Amino acid sequence: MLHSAKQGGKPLVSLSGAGVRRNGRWLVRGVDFTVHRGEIVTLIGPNGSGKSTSARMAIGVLRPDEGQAARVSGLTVGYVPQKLAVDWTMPLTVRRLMTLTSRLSERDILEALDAVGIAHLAGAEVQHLSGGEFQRALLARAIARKPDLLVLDEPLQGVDFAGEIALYDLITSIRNRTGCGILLVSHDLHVVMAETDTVICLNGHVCCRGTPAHVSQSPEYMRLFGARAAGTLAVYRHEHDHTHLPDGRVLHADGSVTEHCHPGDGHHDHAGHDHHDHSHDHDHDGAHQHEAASGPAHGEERRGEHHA
Ligand SMILES: Nc1ncnc2c1ncn2[C@@H]1O[C@H](COP(=O)(O)OP(=O)(O)OP(=O)(O)O)[C@@H](O)[C@H]1O
Repeated sequence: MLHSAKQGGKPLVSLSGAGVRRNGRWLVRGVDFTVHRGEIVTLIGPNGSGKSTSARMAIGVLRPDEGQAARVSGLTVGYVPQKLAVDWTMPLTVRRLMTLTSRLSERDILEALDAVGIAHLAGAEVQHLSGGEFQRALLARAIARKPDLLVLDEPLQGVDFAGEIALYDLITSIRNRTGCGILLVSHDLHVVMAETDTVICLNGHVCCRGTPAHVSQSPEYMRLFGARAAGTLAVYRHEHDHTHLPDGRVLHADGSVTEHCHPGDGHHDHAGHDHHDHSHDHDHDGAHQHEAASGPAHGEERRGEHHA
């Protein structure tokens, strides 16, 4: 593990003006962000907005077609991908899952499984794990490499709300214990870990960014999920000014349709605000916090993603 870089020092990874183009279309463009040691950065945005693409550029799995992706030398990355290419018809134990992509000693395996609370499942078949146990196994696999940077692409898939809180706690404790940087891709547009230092919202480019300082404190939220939940999750609310159509073109709030979107293309109300703290966009009242914290409302938020 790298010990030299400290938060505020040289970033572990940085993207500047980075974009990926495929089949004549920019999947994502003009992406700028950094992750330092000890920092938690969360990428949010609607489906297809370029979160995974940006995370993959950051760790070097994808090369940007414009702009730069830089990493400190000797960086070790622990990556939990959104999708895992595993043949589920083959028996696979948790122990074997851990060693599919890197050589690990039995001690490293057990230490990592212990850290995520599933040491007792080392010999269990992966297909028998619950959703939450499976996510923990993937997390164990990533942390067993003792990464400088932990990248979690939608780590809460298949995890219920109580499990979400437990996983967020776990991610925070890994950060606190090891000092690694964390890049999270959130499945949810509005709810992010309270410990997140920087939220970056993508919508084909960086739509806005800021700190999720306003943790939900509403009585309804507390009653539903308890004070513990309120201290763990934060609501980050804002609106987009354009939608990505299924064919890749972009529908803007003014009704115009263009091939691409870009912060400087004159169609974005918030163009030029990308580097500001969008505290004016955060929701501080309780009503939305309750809504955002309950699972089904997320889909509605996304469906309503026409954005003024
Ligand atoms: N190799 C590729 N070739 C062409 N298009 C691609 C490729 N990879 C991704 N895309 C497209 O790029 C866009 C961004 O994809 P990406 O996976 O980064 O989105 P995302 O924000 O992570 O979405 P989700 O929330 O649905 O996981 C999508 O429209 C996707 O279909």
